[in-house]
Amino acid sequence: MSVSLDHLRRCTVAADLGASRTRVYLRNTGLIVDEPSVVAVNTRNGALISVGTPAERMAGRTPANIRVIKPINGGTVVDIEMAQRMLRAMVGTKLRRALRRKPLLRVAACIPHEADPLARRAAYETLIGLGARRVELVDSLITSAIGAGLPVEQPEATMIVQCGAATSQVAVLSLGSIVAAEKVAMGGETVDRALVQHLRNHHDLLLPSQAVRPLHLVLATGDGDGRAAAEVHGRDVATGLARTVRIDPESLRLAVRTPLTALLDAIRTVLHACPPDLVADLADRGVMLTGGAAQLPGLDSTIRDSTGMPVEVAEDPALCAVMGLGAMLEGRVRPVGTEGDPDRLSPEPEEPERLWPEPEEPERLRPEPEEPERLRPEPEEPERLRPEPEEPERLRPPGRERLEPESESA
Ligand SMILES: Nc1ncnc2c1ncn2[C@@H]1O[C@H](COP(=O)(O)OP(=O)(O)OP(=O)(O)O)[C@@H](O)[C@H]1O
Repeated sequence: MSVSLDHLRRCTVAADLGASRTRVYLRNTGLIVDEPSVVAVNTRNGALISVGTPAERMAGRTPANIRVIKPINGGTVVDIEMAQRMLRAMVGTKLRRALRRKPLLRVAACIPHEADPLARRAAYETLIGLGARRVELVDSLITSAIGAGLPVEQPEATMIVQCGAATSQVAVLSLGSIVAAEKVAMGGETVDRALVQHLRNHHDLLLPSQAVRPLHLVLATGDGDGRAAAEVHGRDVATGLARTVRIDPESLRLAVRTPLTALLDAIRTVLHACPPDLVADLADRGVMLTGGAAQLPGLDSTIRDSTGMPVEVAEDPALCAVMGLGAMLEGRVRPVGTEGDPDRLSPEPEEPERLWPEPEEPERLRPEPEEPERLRPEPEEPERLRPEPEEPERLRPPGRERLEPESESA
């Protein structure tokens, strides 16, 4: 995927539409949105109830007439209408306030590596439908690498493992381009699902969604002999009553082994696909972990043990993609190889600028209804040009008196 850097620099907004969170960066301002990609709607009348964090809190606690929807899955917009409503609610007022002086909207958005045309079209339609005048789609592996501070433009290899919610991507980059890459259906949600499944199958315990994150910490503790066993509260599968069980961290580590093995396989595949010179570079430089799930305790040591390479977790790993794209917008980085054809999905640059949908703005742009009226000739003018209807009347003698004979004289 090649995107013209000139076109990117003309973008005002950088967006990362993630399965877990939506992040929006405004050029020269910073991050203006970092919210869960969740919408709550009333199923009776279709009204939007809330978006982001409050909507996420509703998940699993809603009555029948409220539905909690996740319009983005694995970096792909799966429900365009809901994604638009969510974005409008999240950024509408913030963007309007920020863009009061310069309300021109060109948007750059991260898109997974080698996303299929349907996924690209869905991202494009979502943003164009919101009023973006032009949309540039940029490979999220490149933006993440830039956001993590990797020297992607240098002629040396850098390896990035981007661990998202539903998917992870692994790539080796050199000279601003991707040399080899792999995508695997493993992310934070996959690990969470494996933990929930383990407790259900082996302890007959149903776990509330908010109790999964504390289990991540259990993964990183203990030495496998059961000394650091942790207590987990949940609901008994059979009785439905609250119950507490003691969990051995080693059994949890075994439970997440399958999804982690898929990730390790993807790393090996990418290394095999790389020329030996680049692999030699990686032995020194190591692997950079980005994405929210990179914070999974013990993930870095698992990759280090498996590959024998140094592994580093990026600072603010979840924000790398959007911050990297923001840096590209602001011209703070110039990766080699990103200049070239503009994204074919975008309209021509000559198109007139459009405003982010503000109900009042299009009205003001339309001509006032009185204007054409004033341009037309006044209806009285032709009347005044014609002779006054009274004038001929006055010239003629009164008809009745002239035609009637005088009866008295006859
Ligand atoms: N501190 C943490 N420890 C463990 N996991 C975490 C932590 N913070 C976030 N996560 C996990 O990271 C995932 C979200 O990562 P991220 O925000 O990068 O995903 P996304 O960009 O929304 O999704 P995707 O890239 O798949 O579209 C979630 O599954 C979440 O559980």
